[in-house]
Amino acid sequence: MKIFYDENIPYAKEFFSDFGELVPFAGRELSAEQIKEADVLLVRSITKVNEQLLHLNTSLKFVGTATIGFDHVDQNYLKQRGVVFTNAPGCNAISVAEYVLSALMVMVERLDFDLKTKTIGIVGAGNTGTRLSEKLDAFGINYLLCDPLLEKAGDSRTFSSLKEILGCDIISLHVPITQKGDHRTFHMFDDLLLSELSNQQILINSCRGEVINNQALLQLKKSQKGPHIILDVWENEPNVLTELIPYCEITTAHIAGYSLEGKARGTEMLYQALSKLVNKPIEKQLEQFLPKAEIEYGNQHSQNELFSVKQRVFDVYDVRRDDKIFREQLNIKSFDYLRKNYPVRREFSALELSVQQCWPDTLKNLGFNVKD
Ligand SMILES: NC(=O)c1ccc[n+]([C@@H]2O[C@H](COP(=O)([O-])OP(=O)(O)OC[C@H]3O[C@@H](n4cnc5c(N)ncnc54)[C@H](O)[C@@H]3O)[C@@H](O)[C@H]2O)c1
Ligand SMILES: O=C(O)[C@H](O)[C@H](O)COP(=O)(O)O
Repeated sequence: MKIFYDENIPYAKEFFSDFGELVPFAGRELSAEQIKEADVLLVRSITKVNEQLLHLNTSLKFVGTATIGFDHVDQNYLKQRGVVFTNAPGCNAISVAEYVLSALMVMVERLDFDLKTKTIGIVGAGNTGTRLSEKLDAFGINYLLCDPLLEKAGDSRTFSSLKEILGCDIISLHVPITQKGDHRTFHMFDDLLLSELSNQQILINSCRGEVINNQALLQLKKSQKGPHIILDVWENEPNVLTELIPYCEITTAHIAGYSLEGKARGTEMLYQALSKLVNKPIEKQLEQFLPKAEIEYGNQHSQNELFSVKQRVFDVYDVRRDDKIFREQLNIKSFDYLRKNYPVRREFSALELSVQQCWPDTLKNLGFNVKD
């Protein structure tokens, strides 16, 4: 079996070497000629999987994307060809939720407000929106959920309208990109909707760049209006609207989901799906490959819950590291380079904390590994 895999899929060799011959490729450069003999294709979001890529191939049986999003895959075409397809739902949802939490802590420091007095509007209550809401619950922060599709499907949670979300202090976007239908998300935040937001609000986009009209956002910010902006994702990646960067509080290179655990979970999910397809027993698990985390644990403790949690969050992940890299290096290195060479980042669960430390229950509920 010939398995072609994106070179940016971690632990691909460890998981797939028993299946056959492994051939790595650069995600944006893959050609139809190159993969004409592939039996299995493992991609990330930057490879467009469609007829144009696959028309020379007659042997393909399985396509997997080690990502949550699958807007880069023409599923109808794969179905017609009888090729099995899977994505990795939820693989990096914790990572995205921790990115948002870290960004919120930065904004707490910068704007000096009490997070517990704020309400966060979560648009899209699927895997990432839900993980975020769980962390907000753990910390006692108010939030509203907006997801008309889940609401219609009978999800038992309480939902709010987009209009209600627009009144929240902080808005965090967690929807897939969709081009049509009643709930399409392409340019969901267009000039009209953006102009309804005040300069007291914070808007966070860590889902897909095209959910916000970036040009409209730039014009609004240029006129010194609009909310504080945190952008991990951009329209037209990798060619981002660099003019927008100085108007944002935090900017990163589509890495919200790039914790080591998040990326590696994606690989593990594809391994499980392929094993099932070829009737191979599941013999490998992610934990075998993940290194022990080397996280320097700060010694600031406080009876103040917000202060304590902020320190522990920054011990594991301070999004300012990635914002700095992005601002300083985007002109020198490419967007894709910054993503491919992303420094190791772990999830809260990688930090072992003693129960003796302040606010152990809050930290445990937030996902830290609190040992009795
Ligand atoms: N920045 C990153 O690194 C990163 C990481 C993971 C996922 N993502 C992106 O985030 C998206 C969401 O991820 P997920 O795992 O939560 O996906 P998901 O499919 O589990 O959840 C998405 C939710 O959005 C809802 N939705 C769709 N249209 C909506 C609308 N108009 N208004 C409100 N809700 C709507 C859906 O009903 C669904 O419940 C992914 O599709 C992917 O594009 C980005
Ligand atoms: O959809 C996803 O899972 C995320 O956007 C993910 O972080 C994409 O990563 P990429 O495939 O672009 O490396």
